[in-house]
Amino acid sequence: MEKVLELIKVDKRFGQYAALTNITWSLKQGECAAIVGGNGAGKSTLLHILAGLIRPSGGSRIAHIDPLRIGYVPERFPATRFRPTEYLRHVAAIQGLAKSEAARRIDAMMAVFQLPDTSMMRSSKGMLQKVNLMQALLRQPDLLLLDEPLSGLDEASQAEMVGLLNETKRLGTAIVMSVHEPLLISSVADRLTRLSRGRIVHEGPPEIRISREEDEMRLEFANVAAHLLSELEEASGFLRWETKGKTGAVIVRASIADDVMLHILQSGGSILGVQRLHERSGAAGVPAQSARKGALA
Ligand SMILES: Nc1ncnc2c1ncn2[C@@H]1O[C@H](COP(=O)(O)OP(=O)(O)OP(=O)(O)O)[C@@H](O)[C@H]1O
Repeated sequence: MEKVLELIKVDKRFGQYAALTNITWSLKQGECAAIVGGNGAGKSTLLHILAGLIRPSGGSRIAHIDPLRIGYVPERFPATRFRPTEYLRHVAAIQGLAKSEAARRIDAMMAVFQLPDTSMMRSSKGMLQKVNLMQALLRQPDLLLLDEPLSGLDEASQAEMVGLLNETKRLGTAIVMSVHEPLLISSVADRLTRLSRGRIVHEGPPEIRISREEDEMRLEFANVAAHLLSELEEASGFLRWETKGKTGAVIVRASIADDVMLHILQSGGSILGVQRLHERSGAAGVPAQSARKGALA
């Protein structure tokens, strides 16, 4: 399938602060990628760059569809005094949609989204999030970007959003979503990209469950300098060596696993394999292939 959008060696700095570093990443038509990572990892910044809302400080952003229609679903969506249909008509006008086309799209979406057309001031968080998604889908985007789309929603609204996103995907729209919820990852995403401190530290299939802080991870590595092994022993999440040496395996808390891998890769070493040892809900280990040095952008 054809690529929709591509980032090549993208950096983003805010003053001296590097929010994103050396991001090479692309998305194909109809694909859905989940972006995960801790607070401040760079997820929103990455979405803003993909959306074209901010420019990279270095590297390139290449759209492979011209013109590329993008829908953006921000994390915070304010309630207004408008009814959803009124609000959407305004957005459609701003987006330059013809009145008749806008009316047709809005009618169709109101039926699918099953929203009461009453003032948004009286809407629940779930209803507002539906309007948020509808404004992004008005122009039938090639690419839909969502920042934490399930944040603050109750279970029923989460399930509805999952259904709507799957339907959007089925219609051929590529999706990128910054996300915490395993539900959304396992039921919509085809791929998972994990960021840590502005770098991609993992790219792979979505069945990888987000690690719990207390889980133990086994990291197998090669070409790691002796001083780095000593530093690792001092880290608070270090548990034990399985094999210590230039090539070896270490057991650490999941909470520091991303940072350890990043350190190893940045110092010229390689990650040969990653495995979760304490599995509380049947998650699979990460295949060694997906964590090799080549996976780091
Ligand atoms: N406009 C800005 N000016 C200065 N620093 C910024 C700006 N935007 C983001 N940052 C910084 O860049 C880093 C990444 O922020 P970003 O919002 O992308 O992270 P995130 O992964 O989305 O985090 P969270 O899950 O907490 O929303 C943070 O340290 C943040 O403080």
